[in-house]
Order: sequence, then C-alpha cells, then structure tokens
Amino acid sequence: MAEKSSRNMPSYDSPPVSATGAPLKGYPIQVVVANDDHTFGLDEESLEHVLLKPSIRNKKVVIVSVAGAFRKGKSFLLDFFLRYLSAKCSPDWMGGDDSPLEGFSWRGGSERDTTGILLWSEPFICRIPSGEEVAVLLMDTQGAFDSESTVRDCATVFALSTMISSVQVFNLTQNIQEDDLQHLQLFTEYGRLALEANDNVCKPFQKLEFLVRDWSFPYEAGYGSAGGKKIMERRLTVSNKQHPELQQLRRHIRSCFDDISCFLLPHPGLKVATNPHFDGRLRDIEPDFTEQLQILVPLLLSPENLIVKEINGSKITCQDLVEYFKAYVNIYQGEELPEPKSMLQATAEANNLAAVAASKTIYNKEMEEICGGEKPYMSPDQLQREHARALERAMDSFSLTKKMGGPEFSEAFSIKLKEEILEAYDQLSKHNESKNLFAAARTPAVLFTVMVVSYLLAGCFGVIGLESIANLLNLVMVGFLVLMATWLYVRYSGEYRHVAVQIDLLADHIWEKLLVQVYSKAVHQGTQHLLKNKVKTS
Ligand SMILES: Nc1nc2c(ncn2[C@@H]2O[C@H](COP(=O)(O)OP(=O)(O)OP(=O)(O)O)[C@@H](O)[C@H]2O)c(=O)[nH]1
Ligand SMILES: [Mg+2]
Repeated sequence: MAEKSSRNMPSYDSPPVSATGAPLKGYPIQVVVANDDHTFGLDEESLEHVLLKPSIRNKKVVIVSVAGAFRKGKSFLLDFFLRYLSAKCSPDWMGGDDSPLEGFSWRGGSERDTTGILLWSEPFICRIPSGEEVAVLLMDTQGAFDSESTVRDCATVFALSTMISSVQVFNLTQNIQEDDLQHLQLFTEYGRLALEANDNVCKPFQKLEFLVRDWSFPYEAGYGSAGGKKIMERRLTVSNKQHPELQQLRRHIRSCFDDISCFLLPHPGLKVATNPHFDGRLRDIEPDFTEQLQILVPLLLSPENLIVKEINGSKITCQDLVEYFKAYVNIYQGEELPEPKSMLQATAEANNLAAVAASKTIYNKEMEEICGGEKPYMSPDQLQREHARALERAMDSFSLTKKMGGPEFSEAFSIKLKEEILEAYDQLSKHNESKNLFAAARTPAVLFTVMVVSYLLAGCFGVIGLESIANLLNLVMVGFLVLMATWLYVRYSGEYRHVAVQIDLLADHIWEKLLVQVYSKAVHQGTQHLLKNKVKTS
C-alpha cells in the first residue's frame, strides 16, 4: 500500500509548506482515475490508504468537494481550505504575504489540469461542538466541459463527487446562469438515479454551496453570503408566471439538497488571472478577495459549521465511506444507467421520436378505417395493398416532418418506424385472419371430416371383410371424436389453451397436407379428364 501511495505522491523540489511555514502534511492522491476510453476506475489502495488510517477509520467523516467547469480556480481555492485546516482553524490561518500557495495542483493557462477525483492524503481531525472528533477530507475534481470530456464524463465526476461529499461547492464564474442550473439538474439527476434509496423522506444530497467567482456587481448584491442569498433567491424562486419547465428545474434542484446557499467572491486581481509567474502569494491577490476568503473558508470548515456525511439519514465513518465509494464508482462503471446526452442530441432524439409516433398514428388510423375491429374479413391480398399504401403515407409524413439532428441521425428512426409499422401489420393480418369464419371453423370441420371419412371407410372395409383395417379406422374415428370433444371443452372453458393450440396445429397440418392436396389433385385430374373428352369429341 505504501508503495502505491508513494507512486501517487507528486514530486516537489521541496516539500509543500503551509502559510505558517510548517511543512504541509500530506499530498493530493488520486482515488478516481479517468481513463482514456472515457471510463473511470477506483484506485482502491489509494482510497484505503487515506480512509483506513487507524487514527481516523472509526471517526465520522466530513467531505468537502469543489466541482464545476474547468479552469475556474477550484484547486486554487482548495489550497486555501488546506491552509485553514492545517492552521487548525486559527484566526491568522492565511499566513504571510510571501508564501506560495501549495497543496492541490493548480496553474494558469487554458488547458485543463485536474483529472479524475483527488483527496488530500491526510484527513484533518477536528472537534465539533458536540465534543466528538471528526475527520475532514478535501476533494478536488476534474473540471467539467473541457474539450476532452464527454457529457457522460462530466456528469459522472459531478454526480460521484456530489454523492460522496457532505458539502458540494459548485464553482461558477460571474453569475448563476440558467445553463448552470440546467447542468446542475442533469448532473444531480444522474447522481440521484444511481442512489437506490429513493424514499422521498431524505433528500439525496446534503449541502450545496453556489460559489460565484469574479462577482462584478457588488452595488447590486454585496460580496459574501448575504449578497449570495439575494442572488440565489432571485435565481431559484419558483413563481406561477414562469414557464413550467423553469419551475420544474428549480423544484428539482431544491428537492435534491437539504441545504442550499450561495457566496459571492470578488475578482482576485489581474495578477492572479493573467500573470504566468503568479505563485499564489497573498501579496499578489486583491485584498477584497482575501477579505471574503476569510469569511468563506470558516463558513464551510470551522468546527461549528462542519457537516458530517450522512447516507439515508445515518452518519457514516471513514471506514463506511470506503464501501460507499466502491459501490458508487461501480454503478458508473456498469451499463445500467442511461447515457446522459448533450442538449442537441437529446432534443434531436425527442424530435425524431415524436415524428415516429405521429407517422405511426397516421398508419394506424388509416388501417383502422379499412380493417379495424368492427370491419368484416378482408382478403389478404387486398389487405397487403392497403398496408403498402398506408405505409408509404406514414413514411412520407416522417420524412416531411422538420426534425433536428440531420438526415443521418433520422435514418435510424426511419428504420425503427418501418419496423414498428411492419409489426403492427403483422398483428392486423392475424386479427383479419381471425375474422375469417371458415378459418375459425377449420379445426372442427377438419376433425369432423376425418371422423366421417374414417367411419365410411371402416364401413366399406367391414363389408369386404377386412375387419382389422375397419377396426383401425374406427379407432381413428374415436380418437378424433375425443380430440373434437377436448377442443370444444377448451374453447368453451378457456382452460388448457395450449392443448387447443396443438389440436389447431394438427388440424392445420391435415388441412394443408391432406385435404387441400387431395382436393387440388382431384380438381387437376378432373380438368385433365374434361380436356381429353373435349379433344376426343372435336
Ligand atoms: N479570474 C479568476 N481567476 C482565478 C480565481 N482563482 C484562481 N484563479 C486562476 O485560475 C487559474 C486556474 O486555477 P486552477 O485552480 O488550476 O483551476 P481549476 O478549476 O482547478 O482548473 P482544472 O483543474 O483544469 O479544472 C489559475 O491561473 C488561478 O490563478 C478567481 O477567483 N478568479
Ligand atoms: Mg484543478
């Protein structure tokens, strides 16, 4: 285990130091690994290395995660959380002006940095007001919406970190926009779906903190949590004037979390945002920003504000968390969850499905008018012609309907429509066949015919003295009488239907192989005979 952990350890020229100058204990350790084939794997050894340390394994756990779009300062923020916890929550936790910011890897530039899910290797032990000691874990996550991740990747990271953490910090920039809420809805739904205990008693997740970075309108809503509350109320209020879709989105978000709050952070200054040599020292950060950090960090991490992780209403320990971690990652490795789609893909699919349904209705309506329930039996040839006509009209309607996604995308739906129509035609043909009175009476007619023929033949053979053959034919007659009685009983009572099916099959077989062939042979010979006679007379 130690070997594995050291593999996961980043190499520093000198060990990271906390703001107070003491070496920073621990390092970021990757517990969920993002693979190139867009799958996620759990590094169990690393996870156990963090969570099963004897000093914390039986302690209740608090997990604070930061998630959101890539390149928005998530890891940078987490390093301030680390400073606070390393300084044991002391008031001067921010330290000196010239200490570089270290801990979780962060950097400038436009390309993504963090991948998968990381934990700080050394959980912090804090005593909460009840007197109990809890282990506090910090979790860094892969940023969403970078050009290498699919919608599924982003949803998986966000959902996993939301399911595992007790506090999810949703890191946004400049504002809470409608698309942020839509993504939150999609990702939390992906998480909620994976949690089996959907009992509606407990909300699936605990605390959500909207963290708006670079807030530029302090004259409208001041920095901090009061301004955050104001903005959040505006964005999340449900009113009857809103479109039902917007109302539903807001209700969904509220129904997912026990507690939702918001904090507005000012811009940290141009050096932080644009200087490639900026290494995180406070001297280069705008005082407004650090002032608000002084408020934000204790709001999330001071002992009285810590939120112990609960699953289905019970508080869990570090050791329990290992099992949940394994189970949750496992769900996202399997195939049982539906694939989260991009907005265009989902809309295009909905358009095409609606067009398939409308075209199928056209087919069903036309065929209903021709051979519906009340309509009399129709010859199979005619039915086939009507089917071809209705099919053509339905397919035309499908191709004329405006749909998103382009012709290639629609092709699969057009094939699906055709298949569904052919299935419906199959049912209609069977239904039409059942209206054929003669077909319905075929089984008793065949059984009866066999009985009469056996009886007559038995009589003839009896007269010419071939008693044994006559007896055999009588036996056949009795056998068919029993079959007839059984068939009638099943039809009347509705029991043992499989027996009637077998008798029907036997009757069909006799009909096709014997009676129809004998009849057509007789007709054939009769016409030959007539023709011969005609030739002779002429
Ligand atoms: N504008 C702005 N930039 C910030 C802020 N905080 C940090 N940064 C800068 O943003 C850049 C990216 O920081 P990271 O912490 O690596 O960002 P991240 O969200 O972890 O990025 P990924 O790991 O790629 O998802 C760095 O250059 C930081 O200096 C902020 O509040 N506002
Ligand atoms: Mg990062």
